[in-house]
Amino acid sequence: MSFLNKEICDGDNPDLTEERRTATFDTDRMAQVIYGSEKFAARRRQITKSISRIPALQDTKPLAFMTREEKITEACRELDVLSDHWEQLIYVNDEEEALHLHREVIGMEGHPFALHETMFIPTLVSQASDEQQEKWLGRARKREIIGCYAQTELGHGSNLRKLETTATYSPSTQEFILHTPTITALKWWPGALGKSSNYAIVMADLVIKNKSYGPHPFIVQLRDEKTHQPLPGITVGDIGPKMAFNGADNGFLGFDHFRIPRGNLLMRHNRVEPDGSYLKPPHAKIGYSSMVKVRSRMAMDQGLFMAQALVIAVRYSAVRRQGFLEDKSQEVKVLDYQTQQHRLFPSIARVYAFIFCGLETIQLYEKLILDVNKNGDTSGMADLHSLTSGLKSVVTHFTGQGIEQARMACGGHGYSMASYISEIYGVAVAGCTYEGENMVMLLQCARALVKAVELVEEGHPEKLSPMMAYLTKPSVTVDLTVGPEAYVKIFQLIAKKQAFKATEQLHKFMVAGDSRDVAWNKSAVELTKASRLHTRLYILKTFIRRVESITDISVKAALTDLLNLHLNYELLDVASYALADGIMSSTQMDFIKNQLYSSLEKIRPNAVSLMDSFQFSDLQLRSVLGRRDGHVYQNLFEWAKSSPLNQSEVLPSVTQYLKPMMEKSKL
Ligand SMILES: CC(C)(COP(=O)(O)OP(=O)(O)OC[C@H]1O[C@@H](n2cnc3c(N)ncnc32)[C@H](O)[C@@H]1OP(=O)(O)O)[C@@H](O)C(=O)NCCC(=O)NCCSC(=O)/C=C/CCCCCCCCCCCCC(=O)O
Ligand SMILES: Cc1cc2nc3c(=O)[nH]c(=O)nc-3n(C[C@H](O)[C@H](O)[C@H](O)COP(=O)(O)OP(=O)(O)OC[C@H]3O[C@@H](n4cnc5c(N)ncnc54)[C@H](O)[C@@H]3O)c2cc1C
Repeated sequence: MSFLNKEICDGDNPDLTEERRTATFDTDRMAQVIYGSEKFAARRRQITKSISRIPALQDTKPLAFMTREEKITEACRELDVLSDHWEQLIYVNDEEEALHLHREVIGMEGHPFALHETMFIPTLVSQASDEQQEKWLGRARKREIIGCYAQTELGHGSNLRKLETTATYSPSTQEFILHTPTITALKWWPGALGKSSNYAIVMADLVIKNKSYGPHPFIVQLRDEKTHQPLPGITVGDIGPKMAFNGADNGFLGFDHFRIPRGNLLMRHNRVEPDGSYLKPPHAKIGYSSMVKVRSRMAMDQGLFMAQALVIAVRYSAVRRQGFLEDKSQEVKVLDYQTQQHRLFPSIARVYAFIFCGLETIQLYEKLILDVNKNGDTSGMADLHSLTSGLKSVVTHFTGQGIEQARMACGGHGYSMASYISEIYGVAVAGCTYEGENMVMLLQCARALVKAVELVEEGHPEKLSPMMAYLTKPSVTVDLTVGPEAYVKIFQLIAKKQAFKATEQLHKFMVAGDSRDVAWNKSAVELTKASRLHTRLYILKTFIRRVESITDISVKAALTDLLNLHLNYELLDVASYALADGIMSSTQMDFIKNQLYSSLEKIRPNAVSLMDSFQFSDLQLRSVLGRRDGHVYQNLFEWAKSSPLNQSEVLPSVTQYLKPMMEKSKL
């Protein structure tokens, strides 16, 4: 039986068409704001079009019905097709275009080049000397070799100082001897390590003449370039299936006194001379730059994950009709329910806010690397580290929440893998853990905050970085009706109070005799709260700045509605702090609530177009519920029919067990 007849499915679902007609802005113009420039937004569209013309890149069997091995094979097949068309599809070496290509064709479930692009090449760029880049970077960029980033071990991920893998220098042979002394020293988790990579950046404790110098990056060949067999002295494999991200072969790795030449220590910023003398880097944490790089991308990447879930949920909500409002002759689109809007629209606002932050932090990282590599200027490192530590934690947490709300907003069909939301959720929430567990990173951000509060208390506010300047703002009474700046002022007061309270608590424990570390742990929950508020303030201010800079009037108006929703939703979400400290009155709270509800109504006509503006192709979305044409029911039925279980009427499990069991029961 097929309901996919031409009549029903010609053109888009009329409900979606109606939604697109009511939009007050042009989605191409909005895409320029989302993707940071007219040029890149246009390139994305062009790349999408080119992909659609390559038959070998069109969807084959739905991913949900594939085994893990099939997913990995399919990703590799697509990579192979991509590599045949690489130069005609994108500008070679353009990182953003390459990312878009991978996202669209291979999707988010991981692939053998995921870490090659995101960490292996960036580590070579930031840590390898010119000579070393000459040797490896070109080969990596041409994809003659596949690399990954092997840092985390079975026993340690968060506490890098306790990594156990050693790289002991032997002056007599001018080699480093890599060794895995214990089971907990096995590298564990690195993406694409298990089966795909033949090279890795390995973070190991540099040991010279029995002295440990802490984790340093080494480039290590893992497998024979011809046979792909692991080299003698190397044990490597896949760690098994995960909650999601199963197209990636996250792996384990052990070394048995494995020797590499001296020149394999990445030496842009530090050196080991042939005699074993060590030249220090200009900043102790410069070797951590690849993590900062990924963290600086995370607001953008997580924003895009949440955007995918919301495209699906919003389109579906405009097609799904259930229940009645005034008109009893036709059921309403579920998108018209206030609760549905409240469930989805604040997340739409966060998506835009996160993406705007991402555009900013990606640029900050690029600038930092230029400053460090060209001028040896490391002065921006501390600020970017604390900013991206807080941002990755806040953004991943809210993205997880937003995606889960999007799933629930799709009712039963959201729970089906046809929606693809469960996969998006599984991949996105990995971000709460990778690149630094969220609590650990919030506490890194708190270190900077506490230092700033201490500077203010010691009478040195002039030493504060611009991001911390709000810590000196005096308390004021604020009239919320004057606009965004009033919301910023209240948020600043809330964040400031919490930063001072947490620091005060820390100091109190220290005065009572606790060491700083113990006092820190006793204050940790309060400190993480301060970090979250500080980061949410940054997000809010970035959103305001970005909207102010938009020149297209209709795009600006639509985003102003979204910004207003964000301001009211965020302030309401932290209202308990404001009420407890007398920063806001209950009358102001009522005002915020009313503003929030009226923002939902204003955004409603633009909801579908706000999400269409991301211009995800159906290939990238991989969602039966979220397709652009909106023919949800017909497509769901077709999808279910393609389930392997439906390829025969009677399953072996029935003939082998259920039938005999029922027969036995008859006796
Ligand atoms: C920072 C630590 C927690 C502590 O480090 P430690 O060395 O012990 O530090 P201390 O001695 O305590 O000193 C702290 C001081 O040092 C300062 N500091 C620390 N780090 C930095 C830094 N980077 N820059 C500047 N300063 C720094 C700090 O501020 C302190 O200063 P002060 O004393 O207060 O003045 C450290 O242990 C740490 O970082 N831990 C976390 C470990 C971690 O993050 N590991 C990551 C491993 S790699 C990883 O996880 C990789 C994941 C891959 C993800 C895959 C991504 C791609 C996939 C997505 C899905 C596919 C997508 C397709 C679609 C798409 O692309 O969208
Ligand atoms: C999908 C995925 C991909 C990954 N890819 C890579 C990769 O490519 N390369 C790589 O090297 N690694 C990779 N990792 C590993 C990842 O970076 C680590 O898992 C991560 O840094 C967290 O470290 P952990 O596992 O040691 O967590 P733990 O530190 O063991 O965390 C457990 C708990 O302890 C708490 N905790 C730990 N320390 C503190 C502290 N100081 N204060 C307060 N609480 C604390 C945490 O908050 C958490 O609640 C990946 C992980 C995942 C899930």
